[in-house]
Parts: sequence; structure tokens; C-alpha cells
Amino acid sequence: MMMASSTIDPREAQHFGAMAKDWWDPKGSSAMLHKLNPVRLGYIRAAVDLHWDGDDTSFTPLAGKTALDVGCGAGLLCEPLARLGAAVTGIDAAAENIAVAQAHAAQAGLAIDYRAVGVEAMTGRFDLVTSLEVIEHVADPAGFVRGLAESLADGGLLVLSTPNRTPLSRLALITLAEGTGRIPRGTHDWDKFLTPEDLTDLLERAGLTVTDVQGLGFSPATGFVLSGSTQLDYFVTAKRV
Ligand SMILES: C[S@@+](CC[C@H](N)C(=O)[O-])C[C@H]1O[C@@H](n2cnc3c(N)ncnc32)[C@H](O)[C@@H]1O
Ligand SMILES: [Mg+2]
Repeated sequence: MMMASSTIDPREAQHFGAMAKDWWDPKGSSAMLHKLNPVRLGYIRAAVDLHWDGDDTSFTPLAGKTALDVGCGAGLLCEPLARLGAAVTGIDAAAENIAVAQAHAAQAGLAIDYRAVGVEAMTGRFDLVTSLEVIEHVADPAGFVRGLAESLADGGLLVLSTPNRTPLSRLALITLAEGTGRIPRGTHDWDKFLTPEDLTDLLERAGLTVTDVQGLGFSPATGFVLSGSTQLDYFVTAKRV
């Protein structure tokens, strides 16, 4: 049997681990992720209701479902997924993030299974697999996507988000956001960004079918919104063929 190589780039784990302490501060180093949370929860909720033909008025559409959030940071997505009823596992490359995530969930009274491992170390299969704003930071995107696919139960749903590789994403995320310190400097390597076509190709090679691609846009007036344009950042949902 071939050993799965790690998808974790140690420099990335160190970079994000150093941000752990103020991860839950809406004005801290992860402020951008806090701002993203409402729109992406809306996207995930709609994808979940569509995939499982759910009741969009239910408070717990994920009751009875298992969820794996890969690259969970200190748990900004895991906690709402748990409140929506899922039995949540969150994994991250940075042990510091996992420690903060565990402490925060305990305070909130949420039972979330947090582990400092890469996706290649997971053995179980999950109904919902999410990985938001992570793949642009991994060492081996193809291996990472294979790991996500292997963690997805038959009949399951995978949701990803990531910046596109465009002049706009370079300007907005690196020149402006990192240039002004709104996102910590050195967070992104534009050359590692994937286009929707690149990501679709990786997902298909891992045996999945893409069922939706939706842009995530930003304007000073509205903040982050779902958008017809994928130029800045985008969501992808996929399922097993
Ligand atoms: C930009 S943050 C996104 C955090 C979270 N998904 C969110 O959107 O709120 C990227 C996270 O991915 C983690 N990470 C980077 N490479 C990873 C890998 N190969 N496997 C698991 N986590 C990884 C980092 O430690 C960091 O916490
Ligand atoms: Mg990023």
C-alpha cells in the first residue's frame, strides 16, 4: 500500500498557528473570515437543503448527519454546523488553532471533535465535508482533494471555497488586503490559487461531480455577497458520481 504523503505545508501551519490567539476576535487577524461567515453559511444551508431535500425552515437541517470541516482554524464554521445539528469533526494543520477551537467550543457547550491532523490521516466517512479558504494553502492540492473525496460518504455533499487565480484576486487579496494589513502579510501565494476549472478538474479526477459553482463577491457597500462572478473567490459543491 502506498503511504499518503502529507498535504500540510509546515510553513502554512506555523503562519496560521501564530494567528490562533485572536482568531475569535471579529477585529483580529481572522477578521476577513468573520466577515465571510454569514454569506457562506447561507450558501452551505441552501446547498444542504437542496442536496437532502430538506425543510428550509428547520433550525437543525443537519440533525443526524456527520460533518468534517478540513482546515477548520479555530472553529468559525464548525460551531454553526454543530448548531445546525451535525455531529462535527474539525481538523487543522495548526495545533494552536485546534487548542483554541477546543476551548471555545467547550465554553459554548458544543461537543465538537477537534484534531490536529491532515485530511490524509482521517479514516471515517462523513455526510458533509467542508473546506473553506484552505486549498490555496496546502502542499499537494491533488492529494488534498483525493483526501476530501475519500472522507465523503456515499450520498454525501462536499463544499469548498477558495480565491480564483485572476488579476482581481491579486489586487484585492494581496495588493490591497495584505498591503494594508487587513489580512496578515504573507498569507497568500497567488501562484497557488486555483481557477474553478483547475478545481473542477481535481474533483473529477478524484471521482466527484461538481454540482454548483457560485461566485463570492465583495463591494464596499454590501460587503461579501454571493455573486454571478467567480473572479474574486468562489464556492464549489460536489458529490460522488
Ligand atoms: C484561511 S484559514 C481558513 C480557516 C477556516 N476554514 C475558515 O474559513 O474559517 C486556513 C486554515 O487551513 C489550515 N491548513 C492549511 N493547510 C492545511 C492542510 N494541508 N490541512 C489542514 N489544514 C490546513 C490552516 O492552519 C488554517 O487554519
Ligand atoms: Mg486564503
